[in-house]
Amino acid sequence: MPGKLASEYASWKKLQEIYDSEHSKLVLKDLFAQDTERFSKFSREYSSKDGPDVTFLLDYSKNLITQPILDTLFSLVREAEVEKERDAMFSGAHINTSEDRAVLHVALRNFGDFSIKENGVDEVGSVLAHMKEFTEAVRNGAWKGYTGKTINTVVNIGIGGSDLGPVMVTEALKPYAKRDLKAHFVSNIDGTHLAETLRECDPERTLFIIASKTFTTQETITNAESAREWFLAAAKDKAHVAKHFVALSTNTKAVTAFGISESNMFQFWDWVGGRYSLWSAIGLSIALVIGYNHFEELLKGAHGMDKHFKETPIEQNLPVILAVLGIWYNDFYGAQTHCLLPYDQYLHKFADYFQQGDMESNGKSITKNGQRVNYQTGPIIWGAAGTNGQHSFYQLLHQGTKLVPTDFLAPATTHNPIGGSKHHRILLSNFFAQPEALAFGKTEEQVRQEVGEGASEALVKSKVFEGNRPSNSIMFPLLTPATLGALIALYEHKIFVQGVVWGINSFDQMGVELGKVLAKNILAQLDKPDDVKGHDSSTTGLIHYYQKYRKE
Ligand SMILES: O=P(O)(O)OC[C@H]1O[C@H](O)[C@@H](O)[C@@H](O)[C@@H]1O
Repeated sequence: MPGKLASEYASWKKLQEIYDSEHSKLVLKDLFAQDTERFSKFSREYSSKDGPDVTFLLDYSKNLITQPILDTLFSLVREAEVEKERDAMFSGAHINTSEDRAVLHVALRNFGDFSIKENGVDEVGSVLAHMKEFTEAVRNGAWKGYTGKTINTVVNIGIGGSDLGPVMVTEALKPYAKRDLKAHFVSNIDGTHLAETLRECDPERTLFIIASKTFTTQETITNAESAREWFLAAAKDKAHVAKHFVALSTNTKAVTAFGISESNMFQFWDWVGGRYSLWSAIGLSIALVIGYNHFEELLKGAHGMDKHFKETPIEQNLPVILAVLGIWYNDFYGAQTHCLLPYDQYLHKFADYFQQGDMESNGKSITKNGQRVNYQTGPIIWGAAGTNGQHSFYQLLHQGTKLVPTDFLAPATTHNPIGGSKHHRILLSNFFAQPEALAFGKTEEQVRQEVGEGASEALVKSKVFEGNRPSNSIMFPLLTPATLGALIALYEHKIFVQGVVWGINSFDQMGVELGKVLAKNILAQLDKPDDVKGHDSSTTGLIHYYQKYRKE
């Protein structure tokens, strides 16, 4: 039942018993040796039923599980009524209870399959049409700047969900990009971010996209105001702002107060969470860079995964499978983190993106019913594009004291087959080798044979790889817009399933508020040491140090 403590479910208790009595026997080397069918039992191929072709393989055989463990994890999902909650989400029920909102990113990419009732859902099509018309005009040069020149640079000003999705996707889909349209993303309030970006912009040819769901976010509004000042220093006349500034927001009043007319505003709705918003008007920079048709493919790819999630029985449901494996490590093995390792340079922002997607969604400790959880919720998400990580943090993955469950992702074919795909074959050999090394390790005996007699015991021990470190591998033919859409949706729904099992609200973000309030108070005290009041001695000391050394 949504909001119930997960630890009260019978299957949770059973999982604890299984863990206590069996975990020392769960050794991947043995599990594979005992069952030659393990890969075919614990891997699944996804294929989209309609829409653009999407297919990928999820291999979850290198996990510390047996069929009975998996079955108990699926029972947990049933006991937590995940399917009921999923259907409630898809119907438009207000499952974001603390904010009394629906959660309908699936409505942004619904191509007629789901009937959803909520205010604004019937406007999705007209906003997409507006995005299509606008992006085509900018890309084909019909949209002109204030001196009659075409746009060659877009600057998305936004932060959090109004930044990370567009950044990640435009990077991931660069092979589809219009190369003569440069895209920049300014998020940080640090003036350096805007200043360094503006150095590369020509006011006559730059389009600023002010992306903010609330249109009250301090960083975004301050950056937008400074960008407008920079623009007006060249353009002089405020009337020219209309040709160079557009807004993506739910807040029409604040957008028009900023000086952007409603006709240059792309709407979305309160049922789109920031970290689930790249499918909405927030994706305008994506559509500008890769073209509207590719943006639509991205949506369709995600929609295919939505249908899979909505219609597939639990045992074959890929987001559910990923979710329960995560719960197994997080709550029974005590793993603190989850690592995302795409072997694709284009996906180098994937982990950054899901840091917000997962940690802002499931980094909660109070259930929907207001109880403090007595188990771990959302993991720390981190990662990097392969093979870079291998030369930095993989040491800890292989031989450190922590259990780090990992997801490896890779395309079978590269967009850049330089040297007859020589690079790609080397990349993939690493993608295959790392999960193998993590799972099966290297025994003391093997090391002894290698180092020969006379090697010190310490040296021998230091070269042993214990193995038994779990991972998932996801492989797809090529990173296309639709494939990316499906992969993002796969992880979104994984996060959803985990949130329901843990009984928390994955769709609010109260934890970002306190710091904002304190910063506002401190900002008003920064000028004079005498104004610094009401803080602990550490905070006061830090502010005084700043006041001693600051230069305007
Ligand atoms: O789009 P906005 O309203 O500017 O919010 C930007 C970000 O602000 C906060 O940090 C959170 O609420 C995030 O979820 C959000 O993505």
